Amino acid sequence: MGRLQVCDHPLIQHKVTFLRDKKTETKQFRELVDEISTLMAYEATRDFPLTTTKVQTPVVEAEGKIIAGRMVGLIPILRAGLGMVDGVLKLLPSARVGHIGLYRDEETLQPVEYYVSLPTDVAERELIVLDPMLATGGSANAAISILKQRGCKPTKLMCLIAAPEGVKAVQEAHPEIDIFVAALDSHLNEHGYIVPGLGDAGDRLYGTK
Ligand SMILES: O=P(O)(O)OC[C@H]1O[C@H](OP(=O)(O)OP(=O)(O)O)[C@H](O)[C@@H]1O
Ligand SMILES: O=c1cc[nH]c(=O)[nH]1
Ligand SMILES: [Mg+2]
Repeated sequence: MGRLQVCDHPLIQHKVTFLRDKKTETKQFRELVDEISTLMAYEATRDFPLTTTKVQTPVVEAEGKIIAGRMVGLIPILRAGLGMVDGVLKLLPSARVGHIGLYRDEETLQPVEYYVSLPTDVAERELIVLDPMLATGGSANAAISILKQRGCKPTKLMCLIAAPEGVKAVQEAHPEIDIFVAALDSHLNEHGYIVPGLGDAGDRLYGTK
């Protein structure tokens, strides 16, 4: 079973509170998503293996550690996942980015696929799926399945806000995936929205409602 890690660093908790606030406007919302994503990337990369190298300091030759050639791919689920990309790229600047477009049918809550574009070497990369919201888990599960069908190795899912229902759904469908969240909320309401949540992440990021 993959891990569930709630990234509850005080800075993340502080920023999540402002993210939830309905008075937070689009510009600040976008900045907060970006900042929280960077802070979460720090946690999500903690298991990256290191190798030893030599470095010449102004004083002596010393031994140092560097990341052992990790090839990473970031897979945002459109639209809202796009808001997380730049924040993660700040720490992983050589990661490649692939896009999976899904929207959730408002009636059935089922994900509908409308776009897939992946880097050519995606199957050789360690993939991190990005989506701010994990509600029923339908969208995350669909994105992970799309990647697996193409021979890829998604290993991590990074979300800002998750409902227990979504975490359970991903753990059941894809037990090898490690899930990183900034907050684990109470439940889903009758419309499939996370409570307390933050509303519709895509609409708040792009000012579409
Ligand atoms: O876990 P689920 O029940 O599948 O819900 C979560 C999905 O819903 C939202 O996307 P939405 O359908 O609103 O699309 P958008 O990002 O274009 O707004 C969100 O960004 C997730 O992708
Ligand atoms: O609360 C929710 C649930 C799904 N998608 C969102 O953007 N918010
Ligand atoms: Mg949306």
